[in-house]
Amino acid sequence: MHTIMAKTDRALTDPRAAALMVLDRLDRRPSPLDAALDETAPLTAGLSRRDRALFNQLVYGTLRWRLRLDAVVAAYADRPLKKISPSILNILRIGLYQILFMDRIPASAAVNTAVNLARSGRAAKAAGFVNALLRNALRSPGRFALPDAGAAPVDHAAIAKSFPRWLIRRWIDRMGPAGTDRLCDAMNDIPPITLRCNALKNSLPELVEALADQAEGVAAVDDVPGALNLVRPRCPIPEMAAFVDGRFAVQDAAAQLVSLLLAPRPGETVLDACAGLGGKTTHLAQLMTNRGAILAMDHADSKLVRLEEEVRRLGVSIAGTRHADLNRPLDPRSFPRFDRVLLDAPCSGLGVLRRNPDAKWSSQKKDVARFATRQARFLDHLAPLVRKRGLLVYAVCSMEPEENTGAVRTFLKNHPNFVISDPQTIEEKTVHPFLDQDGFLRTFPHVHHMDGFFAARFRRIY
Ligand SMILES: C[S@@+](CC[C@H](N)C(=O)[O-])C[C@H]1O[C@@H](n2cnc3c(N)ncnc32)[C@H](O)[C@@H]1O
Repeated sequence: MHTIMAKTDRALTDPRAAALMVLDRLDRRPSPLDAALDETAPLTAGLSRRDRALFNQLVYGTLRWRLRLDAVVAAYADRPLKKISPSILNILRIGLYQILFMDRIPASAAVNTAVNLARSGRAAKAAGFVNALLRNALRSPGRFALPDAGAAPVDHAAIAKSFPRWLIRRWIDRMGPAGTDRLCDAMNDIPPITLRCNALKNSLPELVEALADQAEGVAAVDDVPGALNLVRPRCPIPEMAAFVDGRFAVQDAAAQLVSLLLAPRPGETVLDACAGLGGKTTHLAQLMTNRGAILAMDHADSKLVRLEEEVRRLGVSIAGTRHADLNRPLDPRSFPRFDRVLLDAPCSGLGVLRRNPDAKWSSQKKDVARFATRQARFLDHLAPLVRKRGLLVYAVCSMEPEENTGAVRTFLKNHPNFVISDPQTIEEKTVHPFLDQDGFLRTFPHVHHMDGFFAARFRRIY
Protein backbone atom coordinates (compact mmCIF):
# COMPACT_ATOMS: atom_id res chain seq x y z
CA MET A 1 0.00 0.00 0.00
CA HIS A 2 1.24 3.47 -0.85
CA THR A 3 1.86 5.26 2.41
CA ILE A 4 4.11 7.97 3.73
CA MET A 5 4.10 6.43 7.23
CA ALA A 6 7.27 4.49 6.49
CA LYS A 7 9.06 7.69 5.53
CA THR A 8 9.07 9.17 8.99
CA ASP A 9 12.28 11.11 8.32
CA ARG A 10 10.44 13.28 5.78
CA ALA A 11 7.38 13.54 7.98
CA LEU A 12 9.48 15.33 10.57
CA THR A 13 10.57 18.20 8.36
CA ASP A 14 8.11 18.51 5.46
CA PRO A 15 4.70 20.01 6.41
CA ARG A 16 2.98 18.48 3.36
CA ALA A 17 4.29 15.00 4.11
CA ALA A 18 3.23 15.47 7.74
CA ALA A 19 -0.28 16.52 6.63
CA LEU A 20 -0.48 13.49 4.33
CA MET A 21 0.59 11.23 7.18
CA VAL A 22 -2.28 12.50 9.37
CA LEU A 23 -4.88 12.26 6.58
CA ASP A 24 -3.73 8.73 5.69
CA ARG A 25 -3.86 7.75 9.36
CA LEU A 26 -7.47 8.98 9.58
CA ASP A 27 -8.40 6.93 6.50
CA ARG A 28 -6.73 3.79 7.82
CA ARG A 29 -8.02 4.07 11.36
CA PRO A 30 -11.01 6.40 11.70
CA SER A 31 -10.90 8.44 14.93
CA PRO A 32 -11.42 12.07 15.93
CA LEU A 33 -8.80 14.34 14.34
CA ASP A 34 -7.55 15.41 17.79
CA ALA A 35 -6.64 11.78 18.58
CA ALA A 36 -4.80 11.38 15.25
CA LEU A 37 -2.90 14.63 15.86
CA ASP A 38 -1.97 13.55 19.41
CA GLU A 39 -0.82 10.15 18.20
CA THR A 40 1.34 11.55 15.39
CA ALA A 41 2.65 14.48 17.48
CA PRO A 42 6.08 12.84 18.07
CA LEU A 43 6.56 12.62 14.30
CA THR A 44 5.65 16.26 13.69
CA ALA A 45 7.45 17.73 16.70
CA GLY A 46 10.42 18.75 14.53
CA LEU A 47 8.43 21.08 12.29
CA SER A 48 9.50 24.71 12.48
CA ARG A 49 6.89 27.22 13.66
CA ARG A 50 6.19 28.35 10.12
CA ASP A 51 5.96 24.80 8.81
CA ARG A 52 3.68 23.84 11.68
CA ALA A 53 1.29 26.62 10.70
CA LEU A 54 1.26 25.31 7.10
CA PHE A 55 0.83 21.72 8.35
CA ASN A 56 -2.21 22.74 10.43
CA GLN A 57 -3.68 24.74 7.59
CA LEU A 58 -3.29 21.81 5.19
CA VAL A 59 -4.81 19.24 7.55
CA TYR A 60 -7.77 21.38 8.61
CA GLY A 61 -8.30 23.01 5.20
CA THR A 62 -8.20 19.72 3.29
CA LEU A 63 -10.69 18.13 5.69
CA ARG A 64 -12.93 21.20 5.68
CA TRP A 65 -13.13 21.36 1.87
CA ARG A 66 -12.93 17.62 1.17
CA LEU A 67 -16.18 17.16 -0.77
CA ARG A 68 -15.49 20.19 -2.94
CA LEU A 69 -11.91 19.06 -3.59
CA ASP A 70 -13.16 15.58 -4.49
CA ALA A 71 -15.64 17.07 -6.95
CA VAL A 72 -12.73 18.85 -8.64
CA VAL A 73 -10.67 15.62 -8.70
CA ALA A 74 -13.67 13.79 -10.24
CA ALA A 75 -13.97 16.43 -12.97
CA TYR A 76 -10.37 15.86 -14.13
CA ALA A 77 -9.67 12.22 -13.31
CA ASP A 78 -9.68 9.53 -16.00
CA ARG A 79 -11.15 7.05 -13.49
CA PRO A 80 -13.78 7.05 -10.71
CA LEU A 81 -12.65 8.35 -7.28
CA LYS A 82 -13.06 4.84 -5.84
CA LYS A 83 -10.33 3.60 -8.18
CA ILE A 84 -7.79 6.15 -6.88
CA SER A 85 -5.71 4.88 -3.96
CA PRO A 86 -6.73 6.69 -0.73
CA SER A 87 -3.23 8.10 -0.22
CA ILE A 88 -2.97 9.41 -3.80
CA LEU A 89 -6.42 10.98 -3.36
CA ASN A 90 -5.12 12.71 -0.21
CA ILE A 91 -2.09 14.00 -2.16
CA LEU A 92 -4.45 15.43 -4.80
CA ARG A 93 -6.64 17.02 -2.11
CA ILE A 94 -3.61 18.67 -0.46
CA GLY A 95 -2.36 19.92 -3.85
CA LEU A 96 -5.76 21.27 -4.93
CA TYR A 97 -6.40 22.85 -1.55
CA GLN A 98 -3.24 24.94 -1.99
CA ILE A 99 -4.17 25.85 -5.57
CA LEU A 100 -7.80 26.74 -4.86
CA PHE A 101 -7.77 28.11 -1.31
CA MET A 102 -4.29 29.45 -0.51
CA ASP A 103 -3.11 32.69 -2.08
CA ARG A 104 0.44 32.61 -0.82
CA ILE A 105 1.52 29.33 -2.45
CA PRO A 106 2.37 29.48 -6.16
CA ALA A 107 0.42 26.88 -8.15
CA SER A 108 3.65 25.44 -9.56
CA ALA A 109 4.94 24.78 -6.02
CA ALA A 110 1.64 23.08 -5.09
CA VAL A 111 1.93 20.79 -8.14
CA ASN A 112 5.63 19.98 -7.73
CA THR A 113 5.35 19.18 -4.04
CA ALA A 114 2.32 16.94 -4.70
CA VAL A 115 4.24 15.08 -7.41
CA ASN A 116 7.20 14.68 -5.03
CA LEU A 117 4.91 13.27 -2.35
CA ALA A 118 3.56 10.69 -4.81
CA ARG A 119 7.09 9.84 -5.91
CA SER A 120 8.34 9.49 -2.33
CA GLY A 121 5.75 6.77 -1.86
CA ARG A 122 7.62 4.95 -4.63
CA ALA A 123 4.63 5.16 -6.92
CA ALA A 124 6.14 6.51 -10.14
CA LYS A 125 2.99 5.90 -12.18
CA ALA A 126 0.92 7.64 -9.53
CA ALA A 127 3.29 10.64 -9.70
CA GLY A 128 2.52 10.96 -13.43
CA PHE A 129 -1.22 10.78 -12.69
CA VAL A 130 -0.96 13.46 -9.97
CA ASN A 131 1.08 15.71 -12.25
CA ALA A 132 -1.33 15.36 -15.19
CA LEU A 133 -4.47 15.91 -13.10
CA LEU A 134 -3.22 19.00 -11.26
CA ARG A 135 -1.81 20.56 -14.44
CA ASN A 136 -5.11 19.92 -16.24
CA ALA A 137 -7.03 21.51 -13.40
CA LEU A 138 -4.81 24.59 -13.71
CA ARG A 139 -4.96 24.69 -17.52
CA SER A 140 -8.73 24.17 -17.95
CA PRO A 141 -10.48 25.43 -14.80
CA GLY A 142 -13.84 25.53 -16.63
CA ARG A 143 -14.15 21.74 -16.68
CA PHE A 144 -15.31 21.78 -13.05
CA ALA A 145 -18.80 23.24 -12.55
CA LEU A 146 -21.12 23.21 -9.55
CA PRO A 147 -24.50 21.44 -9.89
CA ASP A 148 -27.32 23.85 -10.77
CA ALA A 149 -28.67 25.55 -7.62
CA GLY A 150 -32.27 25.64 -8.91
CA ALA A 151 -32.47 22.06 -10.21
CA ALA A 152 -30.35 20.42 -7.50
CA PRO A 153 -30.21 22.72 -4.43
CA VAL A 154 -28.89 20.04 -2.05
CA ASP A 155 -26.11 18.86 -4.41
CA HIS A 156 -25.23 22.46 -5.19
CA ALA A 157 -24.89 23.52 -1.54
CA ALA A 158 -23.19 20.25 -0.51
CA ILE A 159 -20.42 20.68 -3.09
CA ALA A 160 -20.19 24.49 -3.03
CA LYS A 161 -19.83 24.56 0.77
CA SER A 162 -18.36 21.08 1.25
CA PHE A 163 -20.85 19.51 3.67
CA PRO A 164 -22.45 16.04 3.54
CA ARG A 165 -25.70 15.93 1.60
CA TRP A 166 -27.74 14.49 4.49
CA LEU A 167 -26.78 17.42 6.71
CA ILE A 168 -27.45 20.02 4.01
CA ARG A 169 -30.87 18.42 3.40
CA ARG A 170 -31.90 18.74 7.05
CA TRP A 171 -30.52 22.27 7.38
CA ILE A 172 -32.34 23.44 4.21
CA ASP A 173 -35.57 21.89 5.59
CA ARG A 174 -35.11 23.83 8.84
CA MET A 175 -33.63 27.16 7.80
CA GLY A 176 -34.00 27.39 4.00
CA PRO A 177 -31.19 27.71 1.41
CA ALA A 178 -30.07 31.21 2.48
CA GLY A 179 -29.84 30.31 6.19
CA THR A 180 -28.00 27.10 5.30
CA ASP A 181 -25.51 29.04 3.18
CA ARG A 182 -24.81 31.41 6.06
CA LEU A 183 -24.41 28.58 8.55
CA CYS A 184 -22.07 26.68 6.20
CA ASP A 185 -19.97 29.79 5.59
CA ALA A 186 -19.61 30.36 9.35
CA MET A 187 -18.75 26.65 9.84
CA ASN A 188 -16.06 26.91 7.14
CA ASP A 189 -14.40 29.94 8.75
CA ILE A 190 -11.26 29.33 10.76
CA PRO A 191 -12.56 29.71 14.33
CA PRO A 192 -11.00 32.14 16.79
CA ILE A 193 -8.94 30.98 19.75
CA THR A 194 -11.20 31.94 22.63
CA LEU A 195 -9.96 32.14 26.21
CA ARG A 196 -11.74 32.25 29.54
CA CYS A 197 -10.15 34.54 32.06
CA ASN A 198 -9.55 32.61 35.28
CA ALA A 199 -11.00 34.92 37.90
CA LEU A 200 -9.38 32.77 40.62
CA LYS A 201 -5.97 34.02 39.48
CA ASN A 202 -6.47 37.41 37.81
CA SER A 203 -8.91 40.04 36.61
CA LEU A 204 -9.72 40.56 32.93
CA PRO A 205 -7.62 43.78 32.60
CA GLU A 206 -4.68 42.00 34.27
CA LEU A 207 -4.97 39.11 31.82
CA VAL A 208 -5.25 41.44 28.82
CA GLU A 209 -2.05 43.16 29.98
CA ALA A 210 -0.25 39.82 30.46
CA LEU A 211 -1.20 38.74 26.93
CA ALA A 212 -0.42 42.04 25.20
CA ASP A 213 2.97 40.95 23.86
CA GLN A 214 1.96 37.30 23.34
CA ALA A 215 -0.34 37.93 20.37
CA GLU A 216 -1.02 40.53 17.71
CA GLY A 217 -4.25 41.36 19.45
CA VAL A 218 -6.64 40.44 22.24
CA ALA A 219 -10.32 41.21 21.68
CA ALA A 220 -13.18 40.96 24.16
CA VAL A 221 -16.02 38.69 23.00
CA ASP A 222 -19.26 40.69 22.71
CA ASP A 223 -21.85 39.79 25.34
CA VAL A 224 -19.73 37.22 27.21
CA PRO A 225 -17.73 38.94 29.95
CA GLY A 226 -14.51 37.10 30.75
CA ALA A 227 -14.15 35.70 27.20
CA LEU A 228 -11.31 36.95 24.98
CA ASN A 229 -10.34 36.15 21.41
CA LEU A 230 -6.61 35.84 20.85
CA VAL A 231 -5.53 37.17 17.46
CA ARG A 232 -2.47 35.52 15.88
CA PRO A 233 -0.60 34.31 18.98
CA ARG A 234 3.18 34.71 18.77
CA CYS A 235 3.92 31.33 20.35
CA PRO A 236 2.02 28.11 21.06
CA ILE A 237 -0.47 28.66 23.88
CA PRO A 238 1.01 26.03 26.25
CA GLU A 239 4.30 27.99 26.12
CA MET A 240 2.75 31.28 27.26
CA ALA A 241 3.65 32.27 30.83
CA ALA A 242 0.06 33.33 31.51
CA PHE A 243 -1.09 29.83 30.50
CA VAL A 244 1.52 28.04 32.61
CA ASP A 245 0.50 30.25 35.55
CA GLY A 246 -3.15 29.23 35.11
CA ARG A 247 -4.42 32.71 34.34
CA PHE A 248 -6.73 31.49 31.58
CA ALA A 249 -8.29 28.41 30.01
CA VAL A 250 -8.97 27.87 26.31
CA GLN A 251 -12.74 27.59 25.88
CA ASP A 252 -15.23 28.71 23.26
CA ALA A 253 -17.63 31.47 24.35
CA ALA A 254 -20.68 29.19 23.84
CA ALA A 255 -19.20 26.59 26.21
CA GLN A 256 -18.68 29.38 28.77
CA LEU A 257 -22.40 30.23 28.59
CA VAL A 258 -23.30 26.68 29.71
CA SER A 259 -21.65 27.06 33.13
CA LEU A 260 -23.18 30.54 33.43
CA LEU A 261 -26.61 28.96 32.83
CA LEU A 262 -26.05 26.56 35.72
CA ALA A 263 -24.84 29.57 37.77
CA PRO A 264 -23.67 27.72 40.89
CA ARG A 265 -23.28 29.79 44.05
CA PRO A 266 -20.33 29.72 46.45
CA GLY A 267 -20.81 26.98 49.06
CA GLU A 268 -23.11 24.77 46.95
CA THR A 269 -22.60 21.14 45.92
CA VAL A 270 -22.29 20.55 42.18
CA LEU A 271 -22.03 17.42 40.04
CA ASP A 272 -20.33 17.77 36.64
CA ALA A 273 -21.45 14.41 35.29
CA CYS A 274 -19.55 14.25 31.97
CA ALA A 275 -16.58 16.36 32.98
CA GLY A 276 -14.09 15.32 30.26
CA LEU A 277 -10.96 17.44 30.54
CA GLY A 278 -12.66 19.80 32.97
CA GLY A 279 -13.42 22.81 30.80
CA LYS A 280 -16.68 23.35 32.63
CA THR A 281 -15.59 21.94 36.02
CA THR A 282 -12.94 24.65 36.34
CA HIS A 283 -15.33 27.36 35.17
CA LEU A 284 -17.91 26.24 37.74
CA ALA A 285 -15.24 26.41 40.47
CA GLN A 286 -14.44 29.93 39.33
CA LEU A 287 -18.10 30.96 39.57
CA MET A 288 -18.22 29.43 43.07
CA THR A 289 -15.07 31.42 44.03
CA ASN A 290 -13.51 28.10 45.05
CA ARG A 291 -16.06 27.59 47.85
CA GLY A 292 -18.34 24.54 48.06
CA ALA A 293 -17.70 21.16 46.40
CA ILE A 294 -17.69 19.86 42.83
CA LEU A 295 -17.68 16.19 41.88
CA ALA A 296 -16.30 15.71 38.34
CA MET A 297 -17.23 12.36 36.75
CA ASP A 298 -16.43 10.67 33.46
CA HIS A 299 -16.11 7.10 32.21
CA ALA A 300 -12.69 7.86 30.70
CA ASP A 301 -10.11 7.65 33.50
CA SER A 302 -7.42 9.12 31.23
CA LYS A 303 -9.53 12.28 30.90
CA LEU A 304 -9.97 12.53 34.67
CA VAL A 305 -6.18 12.39 35.08
CA ARG A 306 -5.82 15.33 32.69
CA LEU A 307 -8.70 17.10 34.43
CA GLU A 308 -6.81 16.86 37.71
CA GLU A 309 -3.77 18.50 36.07
CA GLU A 310 -6.01 21.29 34.75
CA VAL A 311 -7.58 21.76 38.18
CA ARG A 312 -4.07 22.23 39.64
CA ARG A 313 -2.96 24.61 36.88
CA LEU A 314 -6.01 26.82 37.37
CA GLY A 315 -5.77 26.85 41.18
CA VAL A 316 -9.10 25.07 41.74
CA SER A 317 -9.30 23.53 45.21
CA ILE A 318 -12.91 22.27 45.42
CA ALA A 319 -13.08 19.63 42.66
CA GLY A 320 -12.77 15.88 43.21
CA THR A 321 -13.02 13.17 40.53
CA ARG A 322 -14.83 9.83 40.30
CA HIS A 323 -15.13 7.24 37.57
CA ALA A 324 -18.73 6.61 36.49
CA ASP A 325 -20.41 5.00 33.50
CA LEU A 326 -23.70 6.79 32.90
CA ASN A 327 -24.92 4.02 30.65
CA ARG A 328 -25.71 2.20 33.91
CA PRO A 329 -27.94 3.45 36.72
CA LEU A 330 -25.94 5.05 39.55
CA ASP A 331 -26.34 3.62 43.04
CA PRO A 332 -28.15 6.48 44.83
CA ARG A 333 -26.79 5.25 48.21
CA SER A 334 -23.25 6.10 47.16
CA PHE A 335 -23.98 9.69 46.16
CA PRO A 336 -25.22 12.75 48.01
CA ARG A 337 -28.03 14.85 46.48
CA PHE A 338 -26.54 17.84 44.67
CA ASP A 339 -27.72 21.46 44.58
CA ARG A 340 -26.86 21.66 40.87
CA VAL A 341 -26.04 19.03 38.27
CA LEU A 342 -24.52 19.57 34.82
CA LEU A 343 -24.82 17.00 32.05
CA ASP A 344 -22.56 18.21 29.22
CA ALA A 345 -23.53 15.16 27.22
CA PRO A 346 -21.68 13.26 24.52
CA CYS A 347 -23.36 14.28 21.27
CA SER A 348 -22.98 14.35 17.49
CA GLY A 349 -20.80 17.48 17.81
CA LEU A 350 -22.45 18.92 14.69
CA GLY A 351 -22.38 22.40 16.28
CA VAL A 352 -18.57 22.44 16.41
CA LEU A 353 -17.71 21.42 12.84
CA ARG A 354 -15.65 24.59 12.41
CA ARG A 355 -13.26 23.22 15.05
CA ASN A 356 -13.55 19.54 14.06
CA PRO A 357 -14.02 19.50 10.26
CA ASP A 358 -13.21 15.76 10.16
CA ALA A 359 -16.59 15.14 11.85
CA LYS A 360 -18.32 16.34 8.66
CA TRP A 361 -17.32 13.05 7.06
CA SER A 362 -17.28 10.69 10.03
CA SER A 363 -20.79 11.64 11.28
CA GLN A 364 -23.81 9.89 9.90
CA LYS A 365 -27.48 10.73 9.96
CA LYS A 366 -28.30 7.73 12.16
CA ASP A 367 -25.77 8.91 14.80
CA VAL A 368 -28.02 11.82 15.76
CA ALA A 369 -30.88 9.55 16.88
CA ARG A 370 -28.41 7.19 18.56
CA PHE A 371 -26.95 10.05 20.61
CA ALA A 372 -30.45 11.26 21.54
CA THR A 373 -31.27 7.83 23.01
CA ARG A 374 -28.05 7.86 25.03
CA GLN A 375 -28.65 11.43 26.23
CA ALA A 376 -32.13 10.47 27.49
CA ARG A 377 -30.60 7.48 29.34
CA PHE A 378 -27.92 9.64 30.99
CA LEU A 379 -30.55 12.18 32.07
CA ASP A 380 -32.66 9.34 33.56
CA HIS A 381 -29.68 8.15 35.60
CA LEU A 382 -28.79 11.61 36.88
CA ALA A 383 -32.28 12.84 37.80
CA PRO A 384 -32.34 11.09 41.23
CA LEU A 385 -29.11 12.87 42.24
CA VAL A 386 -30.66 16.35 42.00
CA ARG A 387 -31.97 17.52 45.37
CA LYS A 388 -35.55 18.74 45.69
CA ARG A 389 -35.70 22.34 44.29
CA GLY A 390 -32.24 21.75 42.84
CA LEU A 391 -31.25 22.48 39.24
CA LEU A 392 -30.15 20.32 36.33
CA VAL A 393 -28.57 21.71 33.15
CA TYR A 394 -28.46 19.55 30.02
CA ALA A 395 -26.07 20.79 27.30
CA VAL A 396 -24.86 19.58 23.89
CA CYS A 397 -22.64 21.10 21.19
CA SER A 398 -25.22 20.29 18.56
CA MET A 399 -28.09 22.24 17.03
CA GLU A 400 -29.96 19.14 15.85
CA PRO A 401 -33.57 18.88 17.12
CA GLU A 402 -33.34 15.23 18.30
CA GLU A 403 -30.51 16.13 20.69
CA ASN A 404 -32.09 19.48 21.65
CA THR A 405 -35.84 19.67 22.23
CA GLY A 406 -36.20 15.93 21.48
CA ALA A 407 -34.07 14.98 24.49
CA VAL A 408 -35.84 17.61 26.63
CA ARG A 409 -39.29 16.28 25.70
CA THR A 410 -38.33 12.68 26.53
CA PHE A 411 -36.85 13.75 29.86
CA LEU A 412 -39.89 15.80 30.92
CA LYS A 413 -42.25 12.96 29.93
CA ASN A 414 -40.33 10.46 32.06
CA HIS A 415 -39.73 12.84 34.98
CA PRO A 416 -42.84 14.82 35.93
CA ASN A 417 -40.97 16.02 39.05
CA PHE A 418 -38.87 18.33 36.80
CA VAL A 419 -39.94 21.49 34.94
CA ILE A 420 -38.07 23.85 32.63
CA SER A 421 -36.85 26.54 34.95
CA ASP A 422 -38.49 29.94 34.53
CA PRO A 423 -36.03 32.13 32.56
CA GLN A 424 -36.75 35.00 34.98
CA THR A 425 -35.15 32.95 37.78
CA ILE A 426 -31.87 32.56 35.90
CA GLU A 427 -29.53 34.55 38.13
CA GLU A 428 -26.81 35.10 35.55
CA LYS A 429 -28.01 37.92 33.29
CA THR A 430 -25.26 37.27 30.70
CA VAL A 431 -27.17 34.27 29.33
CA HIS A 432 -30.51 36.05 28.87
CA PRO A 433 -29.86 37.37 25.33
CA PHE A 434 -29.09 33.80 24.27
CA LEU A 435 -32.38 32.29 25.54
CA ASP A 436 -35.24 31.55 23.13
CA GLN A 437 -38.94 31.98 23.93
CA ASP A 438 -39.04 28.54 25.60
CA GLY A 439 -36.13 29.39 27.90
CA PHE A 440 -33.54 27.25 26.03
CA LEU A 441 -30.03 28.56 25.50
CA ARG A 442 -29.11 28.42 21.82
CA THR A 443 -26.00 29.67 20.04
CA PHE A 444 -25.32 29.56 16.30
CA PRO A 445 -21.97 30.10 14.55
CA HIS A 446 -23.54 32.31 11.84
CA VAL A 447 -25.50 34.42 14.32
CA HIS A 448 -23.29 34.66 17.41
CA HIS A 449 -19.82 33.88 15.97
CA MET A 450 -19.37 31.09 18.49
CA ASP A 451 -19.86 27.31 18.50
CA GLY A 452 -23.38 25.90 18.09
CA PHE A 453 -24.66 24.86 21.52
CA PHE A 454 -28.02 24.01 23.06
CA ALA A 455 -28.72 23.93 26.79
CA ALA A 456 -31.83 23.50 28.90
CA ARG A 457 -32.16 24.23 32.61
CA PHE A 458 -34.59 22.15 34.68
CA ARG A 459 -35.77 22.56 38.26
CA ARG A 460 -36.75 19.58 40.39
CA ILE A 461 -40.07 20.44 42.00
CA TYR A 462 -40.62 17.34 44.18
C1 LIG B 1 -19.04 16.88 25.65
S1 LIG B 1 -17.82 15.94 26.41
C2 LIG B 1 -17.57 16.77 27.93
C3 LIG B 1 -16.73 18.01 27.84
C4 LIG B 1 -16.43 18.63 29.18
N1 LIG B 1 -17.63 18.83 29.97
C5 LIG B 1 -15.71 19.95 29.06
O1 LIG B 1 -16.32 21.00 29.17
O2 LIG B 1 -14.49 19.91 28.84
C6 LIG B 1 -18.69 14.50 26.91
C7 LIG B 1 -17.95 13.61 27.85
O3 LIG B 1 -18.79 12.49 28.14
C8 LIG B 1 -17.96 11.41 28.44
N2 LIG B 1 -18.75 10.16 28.33
C9 LIG B 1 -19.09 9.49 27.22
N3 LIG B 1 -19.77 8.37 27.52
C10 LIG B 1 -19.85 8.31 28.87
C11 LIG B 1 -20.41 7.38 29.79
N4 LIG B 1 -21.01 6.27 29.38
N5 LIG B 1 -20.33 7.66 31.11
C12 LIG B 1 -19.70 8.77 31.54
N6 LIG B 1 -19.12 9.68 30.72
C13 LIG B 1 -19.20 9.47 29.39
C14 LIG B 1 -16.83 11.53 27.43
O4 LIG B 1 -15.67 10.85 27.88
C15 LIG B 1 -16.65 13.04 27.34
O5 LIG B 1 -15.61 13.46 28.17
